Amino acid sequence: MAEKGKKKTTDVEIEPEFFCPVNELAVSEKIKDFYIRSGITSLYPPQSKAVFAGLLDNKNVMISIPTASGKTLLAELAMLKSIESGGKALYIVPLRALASEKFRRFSGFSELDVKTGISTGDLDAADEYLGANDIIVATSEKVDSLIRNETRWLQHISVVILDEVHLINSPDRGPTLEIIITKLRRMNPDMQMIALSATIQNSEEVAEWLNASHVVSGWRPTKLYEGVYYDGVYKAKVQKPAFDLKKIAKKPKTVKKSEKEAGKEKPEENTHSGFDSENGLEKEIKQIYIGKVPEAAVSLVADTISGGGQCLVFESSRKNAVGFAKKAASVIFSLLNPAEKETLSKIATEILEGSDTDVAVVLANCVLHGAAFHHAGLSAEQREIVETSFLAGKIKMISSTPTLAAGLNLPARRVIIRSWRRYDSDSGMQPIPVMEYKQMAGRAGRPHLDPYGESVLIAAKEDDVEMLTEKFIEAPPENIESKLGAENMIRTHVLSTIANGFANTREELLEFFKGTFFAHQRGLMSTIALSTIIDKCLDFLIENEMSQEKRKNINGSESSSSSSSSSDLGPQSPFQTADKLSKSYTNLGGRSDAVLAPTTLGTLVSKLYIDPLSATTLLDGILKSKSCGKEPSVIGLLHLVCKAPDMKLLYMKSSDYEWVQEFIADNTEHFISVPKTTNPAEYEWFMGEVKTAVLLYRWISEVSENDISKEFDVGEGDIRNFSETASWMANAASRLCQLCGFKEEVVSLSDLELRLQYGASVDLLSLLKIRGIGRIRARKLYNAGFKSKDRLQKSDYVTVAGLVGPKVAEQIYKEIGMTPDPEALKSQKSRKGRSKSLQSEGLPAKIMDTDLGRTVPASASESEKFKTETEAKEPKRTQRRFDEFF
Ligand SMILES: Nc1ncnc2c1ncn2[C@@H]1O[C@H](COP(=O)(O)OP(=O)(O)OP(=O)(O)O)[C@@H](O)[C@H]1O
Repeated sequence: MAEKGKKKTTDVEIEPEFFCPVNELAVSEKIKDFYIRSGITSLYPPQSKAVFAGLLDNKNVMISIPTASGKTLLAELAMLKSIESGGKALYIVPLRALASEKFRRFSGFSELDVKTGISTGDLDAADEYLGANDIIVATSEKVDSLIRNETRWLQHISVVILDEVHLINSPDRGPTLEIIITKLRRMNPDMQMIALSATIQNSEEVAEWLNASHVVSGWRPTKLYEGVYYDGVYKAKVQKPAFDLKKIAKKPKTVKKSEKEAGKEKPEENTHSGFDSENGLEKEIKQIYIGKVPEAAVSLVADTISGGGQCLVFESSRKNAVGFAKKAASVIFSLLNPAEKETLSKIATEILEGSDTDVAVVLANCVLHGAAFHHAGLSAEQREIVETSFLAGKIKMISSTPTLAAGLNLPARRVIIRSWRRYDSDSGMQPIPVMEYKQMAGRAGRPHLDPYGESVLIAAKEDDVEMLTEKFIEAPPENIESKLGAENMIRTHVLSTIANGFANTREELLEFFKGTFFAHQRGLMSTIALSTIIDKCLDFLIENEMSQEKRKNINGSESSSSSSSSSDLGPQSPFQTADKLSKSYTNLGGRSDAVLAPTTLGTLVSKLYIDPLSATTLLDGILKSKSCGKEPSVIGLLHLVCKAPDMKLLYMKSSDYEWVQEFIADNTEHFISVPKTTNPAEYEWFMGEVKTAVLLYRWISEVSENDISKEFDVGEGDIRNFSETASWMANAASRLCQLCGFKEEVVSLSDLELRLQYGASVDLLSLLKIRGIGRIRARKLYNAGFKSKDRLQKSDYVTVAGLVGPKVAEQIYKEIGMTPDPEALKSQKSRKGRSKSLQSEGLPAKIMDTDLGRTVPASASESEKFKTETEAKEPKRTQRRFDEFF
């Protein structure tokens, strides 16, 4: 067992079939009872291994075990044990969707008097109120921002769970994950760290970095067959055979009960025809023809559903995911019974009630047939409906982009990886990484949800069968590699490291970065690379007045080496050195004669959680427009927001060039700066910024989400993502202007922030400031003459309730300090009851398949006619001219 401070990690070896009984664990009786009552009476062998490695003894443990082998339970035990001893747990996940899933699960600990909170809100808030919880679930970005905002409860964290730690390998998320791990370790060296990962090749390296015991295992509770389908035959292997649960003496007895409670009877294991539990299986699949050709994936889906299972199909793009759901829909529908069809029609109605976009209509249509698609372009509500309906066994198949591969516990008997290549802008179509394949395959056969799992790769020709087997099924997953070594990744972390007092000199900065996985992995070589990048970042920060380097003179006084003078910005310049920051965080103390300190600007930028380059871009833009003596227009500000590197941009398609160029030509005077066309790369980038700014303009002009979706070929989820990030940038710009004393800009940017948040025109601003009023309700109230809070205060309750519904009306009245007349309240409630019962049937008579431009019957009998082969037509683009936007 490894102890903290010891360099060498230990790979824990115990009897492979040891199922540690829960009642022998070193936790309280209360915790043991809790699990035994829920049907978990013994730990799986890899879990037992982790306990032996010190999981319950406050030891750091790196756990690299297969998908579905119960990593979450290990995290739970470590957290509950630590909380029992008066500690607090932080559970770090890569995605918001996973945070919600874990939050829901851990909320069940209220039975044990353990409180759980979730921190996914604004990235510049300290969320001190969450300190009242015992477990806090947060994404890595949120934890980074909490550290920057010096959230006090972080110092009381006794155990940190690093879920999906292999994402250190991700170019987007990895660097932040590494940095927060490094910071948390410095803040509290006694903190226990539990790192959870799928099987990766170099997990030992991560364990060494974390000074952790290394638990590695190939054991899986349900058998996972991994194979290839070709020409009507599926041939599969069992990579690492699971133990036969029936043969194991300490098999949990109550498992079946929990399965029944979940509405699932567990079929007998290995009764499926064609199984050869020793060597894998070979199975003929009935081929289904679409037109004159057999459709492999549709045949596999139909085969799974006929056998009582559900299917996940992974596609390489959103378009393919939607296309396959449509293609498989009618076949799936033919396998459903009337009760299932009835249930599905209710789910389809729910989707349509939440949104009227074309995407929602296509999704509802697919769901009506038992199929669904899932990608980041769907709204959070749509994704949730799809996931929960699949989990409940109602939707039979989801075709998804890889978004579903990470960590969600879904009941897929069979996973079909339809596209094993993905487009890469540098190198064209490339095979997906083995690690990603394993994550996808691992969604199949989840304990308690399915008796076994099958993953299927589809071979286009006979030769591909061997190639796919070697490339994916038999191949070891890749090593994970730190992605921290780039200037644009480190810049923001150099600033926050100085701003939070983790380093006060260049040497200390280097020392800090030597604690990262990047340095651990690269060894001595990293020192040179890191010091060069750190110097570059520091030069940038000093030049842009976010940090100062003060040299101590012989007499002890300080002289600043900040390259530009704060007086450049006029008399009310905010850029003075910040007061000494509270040293609540670890401070190594100066070792050099040159002391680094953040300026007020640097401190603000760090807390705002924006890239320092975004800050300079926003400030430069504002200063430039000020120097021209005119206030920037809304489209000018939107473009500025899109220029910030934190903002994700829309891609330019070949059909975009003409209208974007025309738009730029018509509106040149509104842009704060326009690059020269002689610099094609820069101009191309500029066009992407303009295209994105135009989308945002449409959004804040109350253009419907459906129209925006069609016009820009994006999903509702994308519109929300763009508007959310733009709103965050507008907020950052407004706070920067506040610091500079630019009052007019503060007002216009704050208004823009609110408009972006809600997708609303300027006339709705007054109403949007009242809690409970969004863009639709604000528009209804505005059009009825209630244009402001004052006007609402003079309204009569019945009229307002008639417009927004009694519940919201009540809430609005509370917000504006009014009390509705009790008689009016009563009459409204009875009216609502009546209308609800009239609508209770819920099933729309017809829903439009707008992709096909024709109506699809919602009634079960006619639905087989639903055909899906047509591609979406190129949306007719309205010409964007100046008048349309201002
Ligand atoms: N010892 C156990 N006995 C019975 N069921 C268990 C045990 N441990 C975990 N489970 C159940 O196994 C299922 C899979 O667990 P979990 O989701 O934690 O796996 P995982 O290793 O995190 O998977 P992945 O990496 O694929 O997300 C859950 O339903 C969980 O409740």
